[in-house]
Amino acid sequence: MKIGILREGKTPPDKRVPFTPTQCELLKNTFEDLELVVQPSPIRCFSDDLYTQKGIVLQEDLSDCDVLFGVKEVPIKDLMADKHYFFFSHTHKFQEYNRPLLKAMLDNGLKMTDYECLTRKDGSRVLGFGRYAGIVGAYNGFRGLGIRLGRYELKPAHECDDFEELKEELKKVDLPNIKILLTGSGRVARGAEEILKLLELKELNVEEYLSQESFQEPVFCRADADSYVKHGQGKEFKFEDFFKNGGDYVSDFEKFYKSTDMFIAGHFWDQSSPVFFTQEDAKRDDFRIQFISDISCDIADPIPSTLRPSTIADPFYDYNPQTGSEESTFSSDKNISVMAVDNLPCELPKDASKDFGSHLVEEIVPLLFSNDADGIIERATITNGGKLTSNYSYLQDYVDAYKG
Ligand SMILES: NC(=O)c1ccc[n+]([C@@H]2O[C@H](COP(=O)([O-])OP(=O)(O)OC[C@H]3O[C@@H](n4cnc5c(N)ncnc54)[C@H](O)[C@@H]3O)[C@@H](O)[C@H]2O)c1
Repeated sequence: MKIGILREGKTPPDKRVPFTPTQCELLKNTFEDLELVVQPSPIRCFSDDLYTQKGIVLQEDLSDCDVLFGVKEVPIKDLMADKHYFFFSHTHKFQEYNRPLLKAMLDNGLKMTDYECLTRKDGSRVLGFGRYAGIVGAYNGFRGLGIRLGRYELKPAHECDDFEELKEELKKVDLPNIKILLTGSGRVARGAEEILKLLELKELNVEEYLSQESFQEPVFCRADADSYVKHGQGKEFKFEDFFKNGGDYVSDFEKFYKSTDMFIAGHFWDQSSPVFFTQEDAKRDDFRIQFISDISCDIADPIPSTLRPSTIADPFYDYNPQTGSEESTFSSDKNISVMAVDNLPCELPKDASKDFGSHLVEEIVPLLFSNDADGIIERATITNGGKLTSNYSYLQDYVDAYKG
């Protein structure tokens, strides 16, 4: 089998890689029948030289490869017929901007396996960049807060060489006795929690956190949906039911917005679930939140101050709760300052790639050399031989309606 690693072609270019040079070397040493080549790239976080130093051949034309691995969407013009591709296609949730890509995947007869859809037997996702989104998102939040309070300055995460340097920067953080709320329980929330723990902040449970207006030191609390939503008819909260019937639940976030200074949003939010707070809530005198690091980054609905995603180059903006509109960054104490970068793992591409690639090496590549007994690749394969696979046949009318 010949595997090729694609040069990222999306604009703006992504520096991440599916496999680091060391992981490529490991794969070659593990699978005797594996040939592995890398398409040269001037923008990857690991240079071409680092691949060749590990004995990996650079090859511009990947047309003799059987399987191709990338990270982001492959430009339509670069798709090669009949290959087996792995990348994030962002097509299976009817993403309009990628409808032409889905059509091209079918027209080219590709086998396309989407990283986002790779799930284990128990339904848990195999791959994701969430941990580093959480790490960078929380870091960016503390960076922004430092600027807003005029207390300390941190280097932007994307200017740090790696996580180790970012940890060094964190030592400059000097917080007043604020209360910090982190929402969620997935990879993003756990990544954000790593930063809070590196800062050696005191962790409180929800009850302790809500019991006092302030403490003798900065504190944080991680809350899950069972604390910030409740059943609309007063029934007991059950996660399983909430995930299925989010519309039966209402927000129970008021107690948090009245007693939180900094909100790090790391939850997963479903369209049917209640919003955290409304613009009207944010106008209230007892609405206390001053800074929101919105890693979840669902635009406008659940957290009204997240008016738009921000960029790595320009990560912060202010939201004026009275007008509901955006204002210059850190322009008033009455504003809520927002961090809403939507491609956070790109700020630490080396670490994020290493983490991602290690799961790919351990859990996915071996399946290419076996019969994929648990159907992990099969379940994540959206198109094959010019057709949608049975799991994704719900996209048929949608793709047929494309007239581009
Ligand atoms: N800003 C960025 O760069 C960036 C990067 C990665 C992820 N994200 C976003 O962060 C969010 C969290 O991602 P993650 O990787 O932690 O996800 P995850 O899949 O690791 O975890 C999701 C968690 O949410 C729970 N959950 C499932 N359905 C839910 C529901 N309806 N309501 C509440 N909780 C539910 C699950 O039990 C799980 O614990 C997602 O919205 C994701 O799109 C943002």
